[in-house]
Amino acid sequence: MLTTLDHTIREKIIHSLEEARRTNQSVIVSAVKEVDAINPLHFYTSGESLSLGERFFWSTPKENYTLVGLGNELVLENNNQSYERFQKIETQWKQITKTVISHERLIGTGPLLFGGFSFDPLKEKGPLWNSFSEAKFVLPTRMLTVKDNRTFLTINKLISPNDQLEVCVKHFEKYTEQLNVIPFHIDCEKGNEFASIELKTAEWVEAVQQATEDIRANEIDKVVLAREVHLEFTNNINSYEVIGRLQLEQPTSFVFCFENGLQQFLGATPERLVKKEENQVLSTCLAGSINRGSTSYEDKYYGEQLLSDDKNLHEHYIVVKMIKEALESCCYDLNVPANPQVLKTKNIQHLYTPVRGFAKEGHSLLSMVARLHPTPALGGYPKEKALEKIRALEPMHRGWYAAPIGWFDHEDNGEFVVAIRSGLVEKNRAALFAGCGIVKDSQPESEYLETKMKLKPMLSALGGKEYDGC
Ligand SMILES: C=C(O[C@H]1C=CC=C(C(=O)O)[C@@H]1O)C(=O)O
Ligand SMILES: [Mg+2]
Repeated sequence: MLTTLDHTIREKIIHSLEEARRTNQSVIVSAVKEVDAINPLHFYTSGESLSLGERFFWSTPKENYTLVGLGNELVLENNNQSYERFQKIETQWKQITKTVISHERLIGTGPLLFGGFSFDPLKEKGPLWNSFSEAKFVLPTRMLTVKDNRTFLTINKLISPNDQLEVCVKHFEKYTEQLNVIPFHIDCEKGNEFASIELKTAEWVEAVQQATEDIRANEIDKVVLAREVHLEFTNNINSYEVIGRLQLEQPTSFVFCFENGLQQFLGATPERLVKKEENQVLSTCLAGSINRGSTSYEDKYYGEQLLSDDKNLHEHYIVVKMIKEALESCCYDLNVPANPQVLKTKNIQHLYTPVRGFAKEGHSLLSMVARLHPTPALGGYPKEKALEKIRALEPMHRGWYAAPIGWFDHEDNGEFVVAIRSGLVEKNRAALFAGCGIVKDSQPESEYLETKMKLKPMLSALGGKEYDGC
């Protein structure tokens, strides 16, 4: 059960304790309070002392909407190898939030889960991703929400039947009174030096060559192949510095960070998978790429070239077709523009088609995530064949790269992106990932250059300077 009552916290807790004892089931109590403006990155950093290893950061393009979580009040995870991994998370969350006594609240405040999924549970994890589950979501103990220049603090507590009233009350008092957020300045110029770099370029180029041959032999229409770059730095990597630089340098992307013990999985992705607010649904098709120009004239020229390039249009339309098919069965009034637009990020331009609709009764956000993942922008087409090809050809373990990451609440509002332009960081090491949609006209050399562009945002955010060697 869950309560977001408009009483004092003490009354809420008494009520929830009674409910927990009556039903013999834990109850989430969630207190939401509007507070003076706090810099989300300062809030994230303030969690280093109490919640290291249990933090998350999420901000939408142009920082319209930011969520920062500190501490895991509840963890839902599973290693299910089928589509059930999506469903299991939803079922457990529904069970715990079954009886909702909820008052008016702003979406994005109050009790919600943040987390993600692995790309392919059927591929073994590999050493890098060993501690990541196939699905893991957390209810934060403390969460900051910044939306429309307003700042909210949510404090959650899982109350079990045996809990003591005063201990529970203290939990809320402690976290509301002692915010301990100390402002500091992030030096975006200050760099971290690359000490060593490991690439597996030749193997990847070979895999792309093989994939194009398979596509030309009509085995498959499209497959996305990714490569990884391993970097070692002279100093430990500070996740808040990386997040800060990503926000500054990639204002048109979603910036995310999920801390899993000693590791942080973070990045700045331009690609939304699906967003649901009440019954409004928005998905985006993003595939097909070209570099930015060095002058505005050149930049515009490249953008126009992209809009009329057959190879990129083919790569893009495969995604549009699949997303349309996937959402048709669970949405009504689906709106799919006939032609793509260009979406520009700092380092790259993409073909972009937004898809809007309204969720039919009984179709949840996670059911849409399960249906969409992986879209042909990350997997290929047809889906199952593409996954088999990736397992066979790709010289890496994807872990959570290119998979859905995001949040959802007990009223089924939420948003998921695909975790590309990302990296897995631990101490002074980082593994970065970038992939390309391979179609019949793909050239391994130009696909390789495309992955270089896609690695730039993370390279720059990690090192604090442009780096061209990957
Ligand atoms: C798989 C990635 O990008 C996808 C998203 C946009 C454009 C893509 C492309 O043009 O190949 C990819 O499908 C990545 O950045 O690792
Ligand atoms: Mg491409």
